[in-house]
Amino acid sequence: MTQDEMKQAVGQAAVERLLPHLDADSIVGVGTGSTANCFIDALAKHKLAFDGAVASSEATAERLKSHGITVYDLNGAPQLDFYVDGADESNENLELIKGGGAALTREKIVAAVAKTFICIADESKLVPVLGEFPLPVEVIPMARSHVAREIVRLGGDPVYREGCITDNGNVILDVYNMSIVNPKQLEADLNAIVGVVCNGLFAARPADVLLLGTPQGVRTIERS
Ligand SMILES: O=C(CO)[C@H](O)[C@H](O)COP(=O)(O)O
Repeated sequence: MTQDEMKQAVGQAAVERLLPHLDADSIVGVGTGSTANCFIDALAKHKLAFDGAVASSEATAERLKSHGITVYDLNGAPQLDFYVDGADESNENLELIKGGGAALTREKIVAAVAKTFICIADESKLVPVLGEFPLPVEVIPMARSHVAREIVRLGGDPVYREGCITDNGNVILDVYNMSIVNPKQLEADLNAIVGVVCNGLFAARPADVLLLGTPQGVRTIERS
């Protein structure tokens, strides 16, 4: 099975997991990225089974709309039972690194609101320790140098993501060489730097379920 086929398999598996819980009033939270796109395409085949979606990025909103799925503002969505999204890395505790697609802030907001966060990924994303993937940090543009200096004090090597402006009008620093032994603590420490909008560690609110694509099929890991 190729990596693309694994992404399609987990997108389909997420839809199958959701379907029994959806009704005409359901609004689904939808993530961003190539794996989330597989989920959107699979979900669109069942668009009569639910009301609409909340999108974690402009790109996702466009893709949902192109399938004829209604996109709601999060503030107008009374309840979000599920959020489905990919990840750049996950550990066995379902703590994640996200933000490779620069949508981390809206992704974290939608994940925070949802009752259940289902992460979908191919097996390359499961790692023993987070941090091989550079950790994205969304930063207010005028604070970029200050935040970079503070991140160096925390032991990381921040690199400005050239040419990337987030949907919120901010910039991204990708942090290399961080030893992420305590994801929750690092998430809090980064958030405490003035000028940081959000960081890509999802440890305070990890995923609840990880659907992992493997050559043998979809493996399900539930957070204990
Ligand atoms: O966090 C994200 C976007 O901000 C994505 O979920 C993450 O980058 C994974 O993307 P893909 O499914 O394309 O590998």
